[in-house]
Amino acid sequence: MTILPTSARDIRSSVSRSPPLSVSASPSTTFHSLRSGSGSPLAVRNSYFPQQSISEKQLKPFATEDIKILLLENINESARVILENQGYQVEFHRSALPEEELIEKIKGVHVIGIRSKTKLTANVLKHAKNLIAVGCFCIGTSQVDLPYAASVGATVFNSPFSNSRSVAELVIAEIILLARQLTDRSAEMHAGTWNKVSSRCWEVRGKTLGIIGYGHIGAQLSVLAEALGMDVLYYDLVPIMALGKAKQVPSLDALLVKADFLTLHVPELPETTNLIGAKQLALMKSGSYLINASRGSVVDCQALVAAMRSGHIAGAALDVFPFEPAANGATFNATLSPLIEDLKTLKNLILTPHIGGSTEEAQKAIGEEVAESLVRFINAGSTVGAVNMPEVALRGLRVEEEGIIRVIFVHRNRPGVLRQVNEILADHNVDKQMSDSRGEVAYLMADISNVKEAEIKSLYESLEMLSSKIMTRILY
Ligand SMILES: NC(=O)C1=CN([C@@H]2O[C@H](COP(=O)(O)OP(=O)(O)OC[C@H]3O[C@@H](n4cnc5c(N)ncnc54)[C@H](O)[C@@H]3O)[C@@H](O)[C@H]2O)C=CC1
Ligand SMILES: O=C(O)CCC(=O)C(=O)O
Repeated sequence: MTILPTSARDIRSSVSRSPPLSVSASPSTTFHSLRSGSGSPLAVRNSYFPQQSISEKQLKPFATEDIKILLLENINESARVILENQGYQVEFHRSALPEEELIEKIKGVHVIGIRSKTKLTANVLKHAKNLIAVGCFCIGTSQVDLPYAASVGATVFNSPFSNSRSVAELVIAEIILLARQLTDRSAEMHAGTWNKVSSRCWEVRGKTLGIIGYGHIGAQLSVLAEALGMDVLYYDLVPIMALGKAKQVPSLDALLVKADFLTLHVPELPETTNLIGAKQLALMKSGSYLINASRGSVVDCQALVAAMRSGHIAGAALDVFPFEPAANGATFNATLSPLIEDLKTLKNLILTPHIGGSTEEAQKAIGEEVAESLVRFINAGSTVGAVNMPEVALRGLRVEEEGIIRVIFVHRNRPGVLRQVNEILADHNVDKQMSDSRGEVAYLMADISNVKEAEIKSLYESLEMLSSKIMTRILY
């Protein structure tokens, strides 16, 4: 074997991973030969390397036909185009898969792309023997067991704000719809009833919007709400600079007692489960409104039903539920949860099928952003933007840099590993090296030069022998 000519547009790699928390599996080293006439060399659009020159090598870790990607939940076409242009094999599904089918499918893929419905639990991930990355084509990542994914070397990416504006706009629409009881009036007209009323219908100007969670979405919403003449108060765990005239309040209770409209924009966490329950609803103003477009677990729906039946809460909008079907067309009824039938009896309750981020703009942007993160990761090992791994990147290799290989070693975060790795690399020049850790897992990247291709296998096998190893990848 010879080192690739400088004109080569591909870079080859091997990858293997130990099973979780066990010593190295059989080192099934697979060296892939360069595809003849490899014709899909998408330039790695890498905004993280502004110094990247046009003479930079376009890295490909495998002969690209070897990369298998499973995209679930109708991920936007923009992602498919980027991934297919790389030559990866992309299997696309419109819906989430039942767990058994998911387990079967995930066994053979290197990357899986999901949205909010697919639960990547430890039970599912333990079957994913080839998995190197997960793309969450959304903001929330609570559907993935992130520490477990890291422990098996699967790097998880998301899109932290591409749909934030869409959610904020939906909430603004809902505030006005609720204030004017518009969905009830519309339903009555559809049913043939003319019901012209003004009682308990309000302008939103001068009303107080209470935002729980002043992050990407909460902050966007704050600006939009002020433009409508609303007063904005917010509660967040951390001090956050207010936009416009908004004011942070010191406690959740302080927000509950003041808000005319209360809206939730917090992540799904153990601490946010039932953040709004019977006690919090009782503290809210009589005749106030609740909006939840965060996660279904954050509001106790049973308590909300009771508070709306009593008239204490005058209206609500729910975009997310503790029970959500996996696919469009599925029925939303008591077979999912008896609570659904209770919800359906309520007036001035807007129910939407988790569409907060479902706009053309958001989905296209998310598709591009996550797909590009995946390409950078697959082709160059960059974990910039990862949510469960340390963020590590090295600049790309230049075409003239012959005989350089990139070693990526994901390992358990223990004392002495760096020394062991560097002993293995000691006969070569380490041109660049970066390493960082996140909890139990560390990620090391090193570019080493003057490596003969015949030596790669032995380097690879030596790294694989380290008991700290989670995953070794060599790009060359
Ligand atoms: N309905 C939909 O389609 C969508 C729903 N979402 C959901 O919205 C959530 C929020 O999204 P972003 O604003 O982008 O998140 P973000 O991470 O930018 O902001 C979340 C904020 O909540 C705060 N927070 C966390 N725990 C809290 C607590 N217990 N009490 C008060 N504040 C707390 C954080 O400090 C942070 O400022 C996501 O995690 C996701 O679950 C996101 C996009 C679309
Ligand atoms: O659009 C989706 O599938 C999920 C949106 C969402 O909830 C998120 O981005 O966290």
